Amino acid sequence: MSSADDQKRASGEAAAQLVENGMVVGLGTGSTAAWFVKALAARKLTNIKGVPTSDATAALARELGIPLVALDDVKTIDLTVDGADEIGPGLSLIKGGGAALLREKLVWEASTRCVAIADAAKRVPALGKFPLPIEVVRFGHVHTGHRLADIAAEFDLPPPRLRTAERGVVVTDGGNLIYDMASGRIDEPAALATALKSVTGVVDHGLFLDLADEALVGTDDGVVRLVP
Ligand SMILES: O=C(CO)[C@H](O)[C@H](O)COP(=O)(O)O
Repeated sequence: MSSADDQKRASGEAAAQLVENGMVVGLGTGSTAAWFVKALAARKLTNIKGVPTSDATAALARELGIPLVALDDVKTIDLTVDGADEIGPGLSLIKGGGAALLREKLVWEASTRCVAIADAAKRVPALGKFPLPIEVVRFGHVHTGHRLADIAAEFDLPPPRLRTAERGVVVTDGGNLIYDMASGRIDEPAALATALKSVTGVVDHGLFLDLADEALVGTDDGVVRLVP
């Protein structure tokens, strides 16, 4: 049986084969995306440019010699490859476990083709086992948290919790905070996405709906390609 890390690596390596010379490539964030970045660098393609979705990915890409450009320096991105916390029906995704969801979504939305890469455990029959990350501005975030709790109650979900780590409150690359909404099961992701975006203090959330064009999932039997 292959380990989760073997599967992540295999999916990242398969995705690196999709990149062609001259492409502008969105570089995702997380351990699976890091395998993709490493495999991409190893191909030594000339004339590619990477658009990183986080400071961590930018640092890795720089170290490996992948030339980088800012999102605003390109018109479109040819291909974005990124990890996912959950892959649900129709390639609906939860992302943001690595707190990079805002830059990730901006890069995905600017891309012609988006490929999610993951290990097999990320596939779920319904989204929600993984807590849904919600990025909020710092100012008044406690009040925003109350609004989020109201929305959660409407969807029969428990109140979201401010994300903390060993060093205290987690702050995103953009200087925002993350609330995680643990649910068990999100029955109406589109309705929840709309409700969350209606809250003034919410910058964005980790529901990536209708964004993935395909997924490459590492399994015990090799990499499986999924389409919506
Ligand atoms: O959305 C993300 C970061 O914000 C990651 O892509 C997601 O958390 C998956 O991470 P990993 O590949 O390490 O399992």
